[in-house]
Amino acid sequence: MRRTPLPWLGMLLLAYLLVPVAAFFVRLPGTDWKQAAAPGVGAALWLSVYTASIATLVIVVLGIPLGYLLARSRGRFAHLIGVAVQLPLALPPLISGILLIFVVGPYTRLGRLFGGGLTDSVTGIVLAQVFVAAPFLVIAARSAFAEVDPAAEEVAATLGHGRLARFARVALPGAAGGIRSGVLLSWLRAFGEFGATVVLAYNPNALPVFVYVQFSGSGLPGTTIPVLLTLGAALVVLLLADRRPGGRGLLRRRPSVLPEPVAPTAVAGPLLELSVRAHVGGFRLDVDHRAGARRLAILGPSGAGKSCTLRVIAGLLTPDAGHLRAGGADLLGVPAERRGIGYLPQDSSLLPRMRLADQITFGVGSDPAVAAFWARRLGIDGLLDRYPDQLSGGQRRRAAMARALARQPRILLFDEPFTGLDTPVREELRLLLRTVTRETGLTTVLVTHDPVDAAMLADEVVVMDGGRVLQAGPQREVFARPASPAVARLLGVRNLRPGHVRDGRLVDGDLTVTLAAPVPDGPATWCVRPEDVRIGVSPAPGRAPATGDAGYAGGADAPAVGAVVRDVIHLGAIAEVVAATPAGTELTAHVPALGAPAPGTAVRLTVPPGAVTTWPRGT
Ligand SMILES: Nc1ncnc2c1ncn2[C@@H]1O[C@H](COP(=O)(O)OP(=O)(O)OP(=O)(O)O)[C@@H](O)[C@H]1O
Repeated sequence: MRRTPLPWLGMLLLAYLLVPVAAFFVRLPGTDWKQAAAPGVGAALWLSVYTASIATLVIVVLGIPLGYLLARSRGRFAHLIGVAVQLPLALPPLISGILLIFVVGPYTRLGRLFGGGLTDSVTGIVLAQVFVAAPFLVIAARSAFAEVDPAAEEVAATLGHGRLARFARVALPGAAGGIRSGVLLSWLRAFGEFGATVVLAYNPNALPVFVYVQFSGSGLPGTTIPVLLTLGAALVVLLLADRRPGGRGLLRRRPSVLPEPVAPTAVAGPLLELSVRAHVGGFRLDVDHRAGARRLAILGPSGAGKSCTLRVIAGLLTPDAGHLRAGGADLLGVPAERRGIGYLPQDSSLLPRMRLADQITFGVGSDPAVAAFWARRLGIDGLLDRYPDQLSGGQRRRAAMARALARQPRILLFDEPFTGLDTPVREELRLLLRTVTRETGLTTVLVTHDPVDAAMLADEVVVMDGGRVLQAGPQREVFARPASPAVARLLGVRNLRPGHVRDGRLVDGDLTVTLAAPVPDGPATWCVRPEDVRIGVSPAPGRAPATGDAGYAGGADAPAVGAVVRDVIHLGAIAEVVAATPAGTELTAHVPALGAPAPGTAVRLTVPPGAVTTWPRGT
């Protein structure tokens, strides 16, 4: 490896930082302790510890909420406040002291109100310390709160926790490590504060002022003990501040026990009626749907507005106008914590420092016996003592589900519940969810971009794009008759092709299908599902069969067209066969895997008229 000067440069600075401390300790054995023990050092040390502790207490009470607000606020104003909070760090402490004189000095209103007691007093020392030390905690708290996933607080809201409880039980524990460092550093800064203190409160002497007075009077010997004490305090505080957070306590905790499982009382979820308009940033949501079934899926591409719709239902996004009814009762005026709606966001948002047993009983009004029922039903009852980072992705989803179900909600919302899971886990969880949603009678709304999820977990489908509903209705109907090519595309319909309708017949290259119902002439988009395309091997392999040779593959009702197999994809029991006609019309057909033709085989394709859907081009 080529040598670079970088380590040497770094080492030089490190030496410059440490050598003065080392030099102090080298000289320490030769200290004349009689001369060093200047009278008043104990009182000065006590005063500094005392005032720094009071100042830190004030900073904690006011600075943690400010750090939280800054972490959760957006926009220019919040940014400006964030910069302003750091001002005391940028100013020389002497200047900070002078600025404080303008507010608490003896001739100001405040100063007169307190009879001049805000300067040259213990209060003055505390005021100076708060001013210079507060930014350390506010900055640390803001960064620590910014690391706490806001989705965890939102979920806590849907679990019945009000604002203060969310702050105390979700945000504060999540940010505890960073806040602890901020508190310790603030204390240290307050303890060592000199510049602002000499201006605002020269008397009585806190330790740094005492050291200065000693140094001015008798030189270095009188400073030995204060320096020693200050170095000791700094070392202890820095070591405490650097301790890694996230420890789970030295004491072994007792195993979690839940009561005997009790099945929840059966409920019939309400039917939802949604008509809302909302703005989220520059995005406009305009959704209308009156559900005719309890199990609903919202399907659409990324950015369609699916999650926003779900958040409106959960009470986490307030629309500009409209209404939201559940079984006739209006929900829009009800805050999230009182809607009684279970909400599972894209990630499971479990709380990092909580064991599974506590997670699933975290909701307000959760019934531990019902939580135990769901833990068993969802197969996580053996993991009650685990923390979220000791669970797999699938187990975390199950835990989040049990947590929501333990409150016995009547409505349960799932936002992409299978994202990021391996295929077998996904399949297993999907089947479990299908069983649970069918047996509970709950109203469920599933957000997904996967048509298979919608087919398995919903009786009714709402297809969305661009913040609007493109089509809604019973799942089978929507899948069988997409209202437009866009919907067909979102439903994953294969064989979506351009064609032409002429005299009641669809023409696409050399494929002609007589349509079952009359359709206006003109350019069209058409589709047929792969499972409806029939395929048969040509009687004379290698010879391109004649177009329109009726009846070979599909029976007498539909004409067949010759084609050659381009590709075959085996998907377990079925195979996907891609075949193209001589004119280039390419269709995909699903056939039993056993007996699927090999690539290059000449085949005949039949498209039954009843299986074709057409739309005038441009819809
Ligand atoms: N907090 C926000 N601020 C600004 N824009 C937002 C915010 N949340 C969502 N959006 C925008 O609203 C639109 C819809 O977002 P939404 O999360 O509802 O989409 P989605 O259909 O759920 O997509 P995905 O499947 O990717 O989650 C997107 O364009 C997104 O960028």
